[in-house]
Amino acid sequence: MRLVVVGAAGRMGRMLVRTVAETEGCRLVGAIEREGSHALGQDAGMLAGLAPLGVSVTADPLPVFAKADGVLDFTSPAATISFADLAAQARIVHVIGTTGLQDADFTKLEAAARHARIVQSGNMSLGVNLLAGLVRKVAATLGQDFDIEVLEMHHRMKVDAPSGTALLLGEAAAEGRKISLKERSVRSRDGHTGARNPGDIGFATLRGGSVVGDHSVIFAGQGERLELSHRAEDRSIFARGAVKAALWGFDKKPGYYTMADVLGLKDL
Ligand SMILES: NC(=O)C1=CN([C@@H]2O[C@H](COP(=O)(O)OP(=O)(O)OC[C@H]3O[C@@H](n4cnc5c(N)ncnc54)[C@H](OP(=O)(O)O)[C@@H]3O)[C@@H](O)[C@H]2O)C=CC1
Ligand SMILES: O=C(O)C1=N[C@H](C(=O)O)C[C@H](O)C1
Repeated sequence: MRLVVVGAAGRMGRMLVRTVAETEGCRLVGAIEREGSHALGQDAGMLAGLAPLGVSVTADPLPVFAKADGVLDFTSPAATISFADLAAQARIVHVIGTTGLQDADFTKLEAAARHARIVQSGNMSLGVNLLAGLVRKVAATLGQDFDIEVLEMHHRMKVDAPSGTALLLGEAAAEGRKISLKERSVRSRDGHTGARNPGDIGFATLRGGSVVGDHSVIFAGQGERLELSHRAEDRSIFARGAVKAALWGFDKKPGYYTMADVLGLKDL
């Protein structure tokens, strides 16, 4: 499968280039960064710490998408929305790991997915997607007297909060409880907040150092507490998931898919 990495000089971009290079059946055919980036003109392999791959980083996605089967996109919401249009025009699989997407962005992606194959997830790892299934089940099993809180910690460079994973896990908890996350989520607390409302789903965000991604969903009851956690030790778990998603999407019909589809965890 011929793959393009957009945001190729980023933390995930460089990991994706390495993962594509080492995955049988995949070949890197393009690497994109924005106009003005220090990475333009550099070999994507060398940028990722590999031997040269013969693929120069460019700021012009159109000709690159035209010769590809899929694009791996871990960039920013604005960039992802513009790449979605181009990927749909080129009829290639668009794997989206970018987080911080807002409702209006999802609406645009769902529109693009009428003609394109989009696989989008706030977390591409097997562990987190399995965890989401477990959270859904536990939330459905325990009653409202167990308060649900989602705690996450990431490296100091992360720009969005709560993390895409925290929201994915919150959504799984809300589905289990059969409530709307939008209506019941509490994303920050400060000052005299009053007592916790029963049924709310709370989020707490920590940032610091080089933490790749830690997430816990806490079910706090009267006299006991159940905690389900995932610790990402290495970004390769996300990159391997993204490449797997691209390969999976190769022969699929246009549509909006998630990692639960890719990993066969839909019914968990
Ligand atoms: N779903 C998942 O499993 C995971 C998702 N993520 C998400 O992926 C995203 C990227 O994370 P990370 O790699 O750490 O961030 P980085 O900032 O290291 O990388 C993002 C890269 O995208 C580039 N970029 C931004 N806009 C454009 C554009 N218009 N055209 C081309 N390139 C562009 C940036 O360039 P510049 O620096 O010039 O802006 C940068 O090189 C985040 O949203 C993060 O939350 C991360 C890990 C796992
Ligand atoms: O920005 C990151 O680094 C990560 N972002 C994703 C998120 O927002 O959940 C996934 C992972 O936790 C790393």
